[in-house]
Amino acid sequence: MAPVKTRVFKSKDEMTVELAKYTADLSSKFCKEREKFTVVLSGGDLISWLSNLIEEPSIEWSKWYIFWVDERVCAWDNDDSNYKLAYDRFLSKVPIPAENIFAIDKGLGAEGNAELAAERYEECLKDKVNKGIIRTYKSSGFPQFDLQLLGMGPDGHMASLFPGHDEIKEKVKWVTFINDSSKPPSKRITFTLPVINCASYNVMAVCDKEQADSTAAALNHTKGIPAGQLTADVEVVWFLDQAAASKLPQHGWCSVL
Ligand SMILES: O=C(O)[C@H](O)[C@@H](O)[C@H](O)[C@H](O)COP(=O)(O)O
Repeated sequence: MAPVKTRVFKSKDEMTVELAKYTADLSSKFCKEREKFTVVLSGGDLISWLSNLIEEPSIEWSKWYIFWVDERVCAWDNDDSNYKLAYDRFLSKVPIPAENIFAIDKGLGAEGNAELAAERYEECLKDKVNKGIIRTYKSSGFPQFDLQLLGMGPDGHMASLFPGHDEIKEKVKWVTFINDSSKPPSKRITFTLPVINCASYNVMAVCDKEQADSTAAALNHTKGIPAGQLTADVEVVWFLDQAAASKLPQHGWCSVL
């Protein structure tokens, strides 16, 4: 089980600066080791916290490969789409080759077919494993991404694994689906917990006081919330502002202000 670290920052801006440095360092590491850097995005506020990354001069963007930990089952041009969110605020501002960006199947998304969209995305991931773009985690055969950038909801959900729903129990599939998400819109596809936890490096970025209770519950492993089950192969780092960290014990956490 990888160590779970917390880094607490005085402000969102400081957190964003350090998140960019952390990501750039891992980009350098993996691009040096394997000429590729597989990055998994989520939706929500996280994308706006990548703004400093766009200016990072050291990044070899042509070696990046982009995937989504979860996605709403809708058209790419729908304001609910995580692909659209990432494209408008991040991907359109950095020179990652279009052929290195793997979004939900366009047609199935537009059709709203969550079950088939999940199956198709899993096929897409398996194809990238076969092509040597995505590594696999030891003997499990699960895909192992280099870095996953996650967010958490006030109810403690991560990706589209929600409290009180069965998707988090899925242990075989790589990608599953939900048609009654607790957070609108209701139809989504999502990585399963085994895939999320096979990542080499997992970042959970959480800000604001509304998230303080779920942050404390996740890190203290109370309430059995999905984000409390986050681990990784090498390291998990919670990037928190002081407001989100305000209910953590003041001792015992590796934190940087
Ligand atoms: O598709 C989604 O809705 C996101 O992937 C979701 O899992 C997000 O990471 C959390 O809900 C946090 O969202 P906020 O940053 O908007 O609170």
